[in-house]
Amino acid sequence: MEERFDTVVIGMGPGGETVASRLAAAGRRVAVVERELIGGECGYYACIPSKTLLRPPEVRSEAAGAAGIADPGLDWPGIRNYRDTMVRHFDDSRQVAGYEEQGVTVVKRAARVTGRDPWRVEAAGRTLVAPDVVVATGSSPALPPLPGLAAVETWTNREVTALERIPESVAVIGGGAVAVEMGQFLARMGAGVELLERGEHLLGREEPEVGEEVAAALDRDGARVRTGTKVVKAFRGDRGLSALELDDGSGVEAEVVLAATGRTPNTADLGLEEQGVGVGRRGLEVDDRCRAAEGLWAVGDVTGVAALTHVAKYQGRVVADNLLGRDRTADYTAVPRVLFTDPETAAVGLTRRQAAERGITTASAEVDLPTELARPWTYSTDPRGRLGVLADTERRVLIGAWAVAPMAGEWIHTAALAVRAEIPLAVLADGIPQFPTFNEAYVNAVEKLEV
Ligand SMILES: Cc1cc2nc3c(=O)[nH]c(=O)nc-3n(C[C@H](O)[C@H](O)[C@H](O)COP(=O)(O)OP(=O)(O)OC[C@H]3O[C@@H](n4cnc5c(N)ncnc54)[C@H](O)[C@@H]3O)c2cc1C
Ligand SMILES: NC(=O)c1ccc[n+]([C@@H]2O[C@H](COP(=O)([O-])OP(=O)(O)OC[C@H]3O[C@@H](n4cnc5c(N)ncnc54)[C@H](O)[C@@H]3O)[C@@H](O)[C@H]2O)c1
Repeated sequence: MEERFDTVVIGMGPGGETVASRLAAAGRRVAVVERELIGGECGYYACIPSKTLLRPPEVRSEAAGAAGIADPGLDWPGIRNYRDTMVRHFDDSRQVAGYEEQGVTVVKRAARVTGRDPWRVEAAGRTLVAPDVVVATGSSPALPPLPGLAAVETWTNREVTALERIPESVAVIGGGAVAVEMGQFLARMGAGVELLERGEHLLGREEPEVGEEVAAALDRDGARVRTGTKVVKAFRGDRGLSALELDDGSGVEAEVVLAATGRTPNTADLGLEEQGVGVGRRGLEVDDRCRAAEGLWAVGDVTGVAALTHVAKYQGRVVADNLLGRDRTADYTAVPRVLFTDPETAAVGLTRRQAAERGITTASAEVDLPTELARPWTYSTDPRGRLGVLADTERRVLIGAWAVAPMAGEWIHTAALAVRAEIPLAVLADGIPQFPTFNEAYVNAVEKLEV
């Protein structure tokens, strides 16, 4: 039997949830299909557990830098139990009930698209028919093609965020977002950690200064960072440990190998190609309204735009508006990119290299926060932090910024707004930021720009 809806949403991570809840609130007939847990990778194996785990060691380190505070101890069972609460003990029954109360049909099984005009989605033996389908199926870890990897204890984001015990030692393949966040967490919890990044810098898509600052922070926490290194094979070592051989002939042994080498969009088995919808290596390509084909929309990691929850949610708002008759296009000029390391790394807009590739004439400036501001000193007896800004000298606006400093993930939003709203440099320089805050650094940085 066919069941008819206005919209079927496949995948209920943050992207799918945003679309479904907005359409349901507007009175549309909505069906959602989720093969695992409502809340998606973000809620159970990514953002939520990782940020929950990172916070206690961060508080401890902040306390160490504040005058007159005795060293607070870390209590792993307490940390683990709160992580378990935050991931709802892997139980989404309240979320299912919540959507059903709003009149949404919830199907907990894998979905497959089996027809179009109108779209037909099959799941759990049911056929859901709608003029519009939203694909919000997220992404999965992309394992490196490494001979022998299956023979060693290999973790991905799933195992590392759900860990029950801190391993003795971890070899992390990769030097991106997951590697630096979870590498720092593990090192701070007492594991021996070694990061193996093939690129020249950690966080290679950011300004090199960001990677350098994060490498220094990891070094302070006792983690070893090797860049420009290639892992050539994995094997079980003599003492039963996981062993990796590197291209310079050296080796690394660890209890666990953490593969943190990027993501693959979840498009396999969706049946899209059979319906004439092309799927690329980066995912399901969408236009600026997040439309992949007539009546077929996509949001989140599966689009390959940026593997970030706030981008998935933003695209969800864009799609919901379009489906509700409010024409809306997406603008990605000012997406914040924050890593919850200690200190936090934050960036927005273009890097110098990206600006040069686009032929933009730029000026950049940097502020060493403890040299120029009071806040780093009132915050910590061992103050650190840098802010960099990048301006378009013709348009006289900011086009990018980066910071590695306490709470940078909060105050990078000043730059995000400036980039998106094209606030003139003269207005930024004329700002009156509260004293003493980290936000004061923007006035110093903009005043230094040679424009
Ligand atoms: C360790 C880690 C930490 C992260 N931390 C952050 C962070 O702090 N901030 C941030 O912005 N981003 C973070 N991210 C990225 C963030 O997790 C993703 O960008 C986000 O989850 C994407 O949301 P989504 O809705 O596209 O997909 P997902 O959250 O991946 O959800 C997709 C859902 O679709 C379901 N699904 C897939 N295929 C089917 C099918 N055929 N049928 C039915 N259901 C299906 C899946 O089961 C899943 O529940 C982190 C990622 C990792 C790995
Ligand atoms: N705070 C956050 O917002 C946050 C936190 C974690 C993850 N994320 C998202 O999740 C995505 C996935 O994270 P990730 O860390 O898995 O991917 P990533 O793309 O951030 O980093 C992968 C890194 O692995 C390296 N690499 C790839 N293959 C390698 C190999 N064989 N040997 C050595 N190095 C190799 C790459 O050069 C790159 O530096 C991120 O891009 C980010 O969008 C966001």
